[in-house]
Amino acid sequence: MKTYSGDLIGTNLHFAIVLSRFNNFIGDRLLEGALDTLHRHGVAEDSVELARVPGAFEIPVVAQELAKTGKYDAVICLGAVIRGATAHFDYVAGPLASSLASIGVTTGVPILFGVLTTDTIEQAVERAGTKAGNKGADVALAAIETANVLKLIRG
Ligand SMILES: Nc1c(NC[C@H](O)[C@H](O)[C@H](O)CO)[nH]c(=O)[nH]c1=O
Ligand SMILES: CC(=O)[C@@H](O)COP(=O)(O)O
Repeated sequence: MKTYSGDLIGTNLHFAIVLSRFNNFIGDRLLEGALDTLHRHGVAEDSVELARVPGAFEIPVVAQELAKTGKYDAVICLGAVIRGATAHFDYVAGPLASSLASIGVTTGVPILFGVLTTDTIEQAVERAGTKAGNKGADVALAAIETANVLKLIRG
């Protein structure tokens, strides 16, 4: 049975990262994890470009524009949406995932969802390089694999 399976070699791949500044004490750790993973898998320093946005709510519009350039094999979105005292969390986190998924399907460019959506700061810290790993590193690896499987399919 013919199977398309992307490897984890990032040589010759190009990525854009969209990073929200909100909760940047977490976001910066996710960025570190993503960059470390990309470069350790062969992605060149000058093959990664970064766009910073104020908050997670602004990620989709920027991710879409980056994807539409056709310059990137994938767009990695990073940030941390941490629940507060109001329903605002639901209005930020809720549409974010569906918006990013839609951009990926519409543009044909993988949009990786590396935005933490947590109830507590502790949960975010655990997923930004401590006992629950680093979500930025996780999605960077997923970006390499997805980019490579698409290259196989598209020939
Ligand atoms: N509360 C968080 C936000 N809120 C800000 C929004 O993302 C947006 O920038 C604002 O509503 C203006 O449009 N953003 C995060 O990334 N994380 C949060 O926890
Ligand atoms: C995710 C948010 O928007 C949230 O952190 C904002 O906090 P609050 O609900 O207390 O205004």
